[in-house]
Amino acid sequence: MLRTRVKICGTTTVGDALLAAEAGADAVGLIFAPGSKRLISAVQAREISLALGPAVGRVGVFLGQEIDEVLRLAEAARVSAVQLHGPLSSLELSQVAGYYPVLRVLRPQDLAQAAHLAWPPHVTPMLDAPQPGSGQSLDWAGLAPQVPAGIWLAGGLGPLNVGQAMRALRPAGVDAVSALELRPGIKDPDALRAFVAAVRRADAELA
Ligand SMILES: O=C(O)c1ccccc1N[C@@H]1O[C@H](COP(=O)(O)O)[C@@H](O)[C@H]1O
Repeated sequence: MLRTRVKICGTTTVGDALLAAEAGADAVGLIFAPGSKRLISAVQAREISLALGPAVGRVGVFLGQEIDEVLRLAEAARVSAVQLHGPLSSLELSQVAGYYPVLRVLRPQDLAQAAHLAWPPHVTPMLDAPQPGSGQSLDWAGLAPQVPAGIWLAGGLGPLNVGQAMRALRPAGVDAVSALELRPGIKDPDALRAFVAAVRRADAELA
């Protein structure tokens, strides 16, 4: 059966990371983007990475940062993958992908141009809303003709709409933050568990 990967982003505490793991998440997101309401230090992130053990992914999230900074923070935090938002040359993308698997974030307006790109090895595209972490959702059905197979999906996903998004786009992975919080950086355990359960229900339905 198809098993859509689930990433719980904006995790800032060991307790919330373990909650995500226990709920069945495949990965947590650790946000290093300057100005984010869920910003975490490399030291806090490393604590989470070590506490999660070997089986749960830790994705470092970056926006518009220099490659040297991305690699330095990723190493210090012991992440297992990175997620890159913002402008980036194909050379820079390949450089980072030489060290970490990359989720390369595209906005809806990038899809047409991205259709002509050959992704470097170890890069997976991810579709997100223009303002990452804002809880804004996308017109999934309208975007479907432009969305390549194997893409990951973010943008306003939560327990109540992730099934609809999965039916429209069949993403390989889904990612959420705003809809799973009590307040920025602090998870709502009920919403988090309901999100993972909704993904698994949709997987079973789409099998
Ligand atoms: O959440 C943030 O603060 C953030 C800041 C900078 C880059 C990415 C950020 N989060 C990413 O936003 C999407 C989904 O957010 P939402 O569910 O719509 O609130 C996800 O990819 C996060 O990794």
